[in-house]
Amino acid sequence: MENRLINPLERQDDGVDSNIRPGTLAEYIGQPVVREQMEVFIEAARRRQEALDHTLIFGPPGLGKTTLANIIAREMGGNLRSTSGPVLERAGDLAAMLTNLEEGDVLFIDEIHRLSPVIEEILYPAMEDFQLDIMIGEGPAARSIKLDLPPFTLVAATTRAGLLTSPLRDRFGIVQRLEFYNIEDLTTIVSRSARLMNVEMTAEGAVEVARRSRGTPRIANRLLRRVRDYAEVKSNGKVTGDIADSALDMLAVDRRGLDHLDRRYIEMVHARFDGGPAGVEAIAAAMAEDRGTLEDVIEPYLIQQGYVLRTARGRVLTQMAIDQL
Ligand SMILES: Nc1ncnc2c1ncn2[C@@H]1O[C@H](COP(=O)(O)OP(=O)(O)OP(=O)(O)O)[C@@H](O)[C@H]1O
Ligand SMILES: [Mg+2]
Repeated sequence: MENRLINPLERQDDGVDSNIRPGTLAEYIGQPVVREQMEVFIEAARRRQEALDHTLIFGPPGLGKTTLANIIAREMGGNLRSTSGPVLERAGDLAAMLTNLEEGDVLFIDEIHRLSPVIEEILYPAMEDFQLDIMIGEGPAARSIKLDLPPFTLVAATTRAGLLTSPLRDRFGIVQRLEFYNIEDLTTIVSRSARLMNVEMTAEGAVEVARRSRGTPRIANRLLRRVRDYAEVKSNGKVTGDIADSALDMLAVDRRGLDHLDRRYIEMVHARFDGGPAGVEAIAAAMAEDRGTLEDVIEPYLIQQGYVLRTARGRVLTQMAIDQL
């Protein structure tokens, strides 16, 4: 059964999250490589008083892509204008956004892999030469107009980097890949969120929540809220290791933080393919999921955690995965 508590794709409570979402690079926990690089690139651009190079951020859901885009805008001192691939339907939609930009602004396009080819064509000269080049009107009355745009930074996010066309990809000067968070970093995130939410929590309580969060800050914060409810109702509000443990058991959160897709994947490869090797296409077909979701959302965590191996002949379950069943 689907447990939405641990579904990284479920963004519903990101809204209530605004006061715990980190606002500066210094508050952005984990991702040491990304943080160090962005510190340098941002500082350099600032000193030259130039717009930061266009930046592509990719990685599984809930790891902090939107958060990082917000931080970039803030650290660069520009406004953030947000939109997303599927929202930009017509050329005019993008043109309106571009012409509203001021120097140093960040245009954030989420789900950039879902951009239509027409929009993508408009983006190329905008990214490369800060030029807007569009056709207005139709038929004989149509004319093309060219406008200069102020220097801006395009920050784009995607869970599906493999779906980007190479001309688009090549136009990003900076490409950052977000990784799953280790328990230590997640523990820091949970403790910080607890502090900001005025939740009294022991170190053991934070570790317990971190451990079951599928390497994902979004899940960690969501579990923290539910554990807080439990501590308030069943105890004195203080989240200890024991309280967190009982709360998460009551909520039926998997002890290793696997979600239902992870478990279905493991069960499927075990039952239908005898533990593998199995081709990714065949597994996707058996699960009735698309291959991209498997490769970009489900498998990265299972591989990183050592449940699945990616071999030349296909995916293979490890003993650890079989022990899970
Ligand atoms: N490095 C971090 N340190 C602390 N908290 C973080 C960090 N990254 C993300 N978070 C928390 O996790 C939540 C989810 O992050 P965010 O919305 O940026 O994920 P996303 O990668 O954009 O996900 P999606 O692919 O669904 O758009 C944020 O609201 C924030 O509170
Ligand atoms: Mg996002």
